[in-house]
Amino acid sequence: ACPAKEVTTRESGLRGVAFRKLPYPLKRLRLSAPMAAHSGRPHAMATGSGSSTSHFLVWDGRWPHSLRSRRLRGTARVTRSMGDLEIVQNVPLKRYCTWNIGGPAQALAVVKSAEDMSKAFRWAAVEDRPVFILGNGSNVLFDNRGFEGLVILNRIAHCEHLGDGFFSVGAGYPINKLSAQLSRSGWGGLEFAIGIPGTVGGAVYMNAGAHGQDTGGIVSSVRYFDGDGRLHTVDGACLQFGYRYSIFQQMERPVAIASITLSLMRCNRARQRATEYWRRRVLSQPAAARTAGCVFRNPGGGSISAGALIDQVGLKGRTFGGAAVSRRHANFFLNKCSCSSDDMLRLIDVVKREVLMHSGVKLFEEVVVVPAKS
Ligand SMILES: NC(=O)C1=CN([C@@H]2O[C@H](COP(=O)(O)OP(=O)(O)OC[C@H]3O[C@@H](n4cnc5c(N)ncnc54)[C@H](OP(=O)(O)O)[C@@H]3O)[C@@H](O)[C@H]2O)C=CC1
Ligand SMILES: C=C(O[C@H]1[C@H](O)[C@@H](CO)O[C@H](OP(=O)(O)OP(=O)(O)OC[C@H]2O[C@@H](n3ccc(=O)[nH]c3=O)[C@H](O)[C@@H]2O)[C@@H]1NC(C)=O)C(=O)O
Repeated sequence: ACPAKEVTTRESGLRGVAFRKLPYPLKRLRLSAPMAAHSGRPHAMATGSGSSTSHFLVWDGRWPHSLRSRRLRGTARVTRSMGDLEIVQNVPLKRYCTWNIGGPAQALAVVKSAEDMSKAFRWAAVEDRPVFILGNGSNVLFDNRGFEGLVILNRIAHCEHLGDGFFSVGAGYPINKLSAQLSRSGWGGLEFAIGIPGTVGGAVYMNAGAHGQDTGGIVSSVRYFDGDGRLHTVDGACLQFGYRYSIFQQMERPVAIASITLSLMRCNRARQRATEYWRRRVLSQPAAARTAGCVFRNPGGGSISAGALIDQVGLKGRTFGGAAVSRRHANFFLNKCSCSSDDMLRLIDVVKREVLMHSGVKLFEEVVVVPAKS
């Protein structure tokens, strides 16, 4: 049987985990002094305890304030000014994804402003570590061995009405919350996102969609960091949005979307529509279970339901280890109990093979599989 702790979601938080569960040493790193120019090393780069010149502090038994915060684990809020960027080592990634699967990240930075984002990129460059940008982890599969690099947790979460239906939103703002707030206030265009567990940044990157609408349709412009930590602004029309596609997926080095300007229209029926979409979602999808949304993209550029194909082959309820195909919607796979990344990958493989054999359709993952080493 599942131990109670496994059943709790990310709401259970990191604090208790720190002392009861972590078998590995924890270090708290702090980037305090202004970093040197991006090509150079920050001065006093020494790690370890006892060094008076060190800017990296050894774990002192308390979580950095950012990690102690309940808000960190996915709920929205307006950015609070925080002093220095803190980077924490050996953080279990299962706490930061909706599948609740994944070993420790070598390092994790919680980023709440564009300035922090730039610092985090420079730190990774100086330390020569690969970077992975994480929103709400609702579309990722982390490896059980963790991730050897820096995970940047995007929590840039402001939201401001600029006037005339233009809204500037931080990439870490939860899209579900934004959808509810805007449709309640009579703004139309984002109702489709009600119930989508990701962030606005993740939704732009993936061009999240539902009920025949998608994120790309309301993006006016995007501010993002390139792999060198330089900030750019690009017009929404240049992002080549397609079914679950944006140009960001094509860029060679990781880019971090920092903020987005959305363009919405006044709509009297927005609230009613959002309520109806919510009802449909709850009826057709396992909303409360540990899933990562749809596992596969819909074939035919989104025109054929991968869920319906999997269902027709009779794979609902099929399990592998702790992974199972949902009985409610066949394109949702559940972490039933202590599921490992290997269990999930094996189940994905089995389903792909059987659908190909029975219906001749090749399925492609929508979820992003993150290898331990890049
Ligand atoms: N339609 C639906 O019902 C559902 C849809 N979803 C989809 O999953 C998406 C997941 O969102 P979320 O949980 O926030 O994302 P995740 O944390 O799951 O990350 C998914 C991918 O998005 C990229 N990403 C996330 N945030 C940023 C950012 N600020 N800048 C650049 N890249 C970013 C990451 O890119 P990289 O690899 O470069 O690090 C990563 O590969 C949603 O947009 C939605 O499309 C999920 C569940 C249900
Ligand atoms: C969940 C995601 O997005 C979802 C989005 O929420 C919904 C709602 O608009 O439409 C897509 O699913 P979908 O194509 O399966 O849409 P649904 O409306 O659930 O189903 C379409 C049809 O397939 C049938 N169906 C679906 C699942 C199933 O197990 N069996 C089945 O027969 C349904 O009865 C319906 O007739 C998106 N999936 C993809 C991969 O594009 C996601 O991207 O993670």
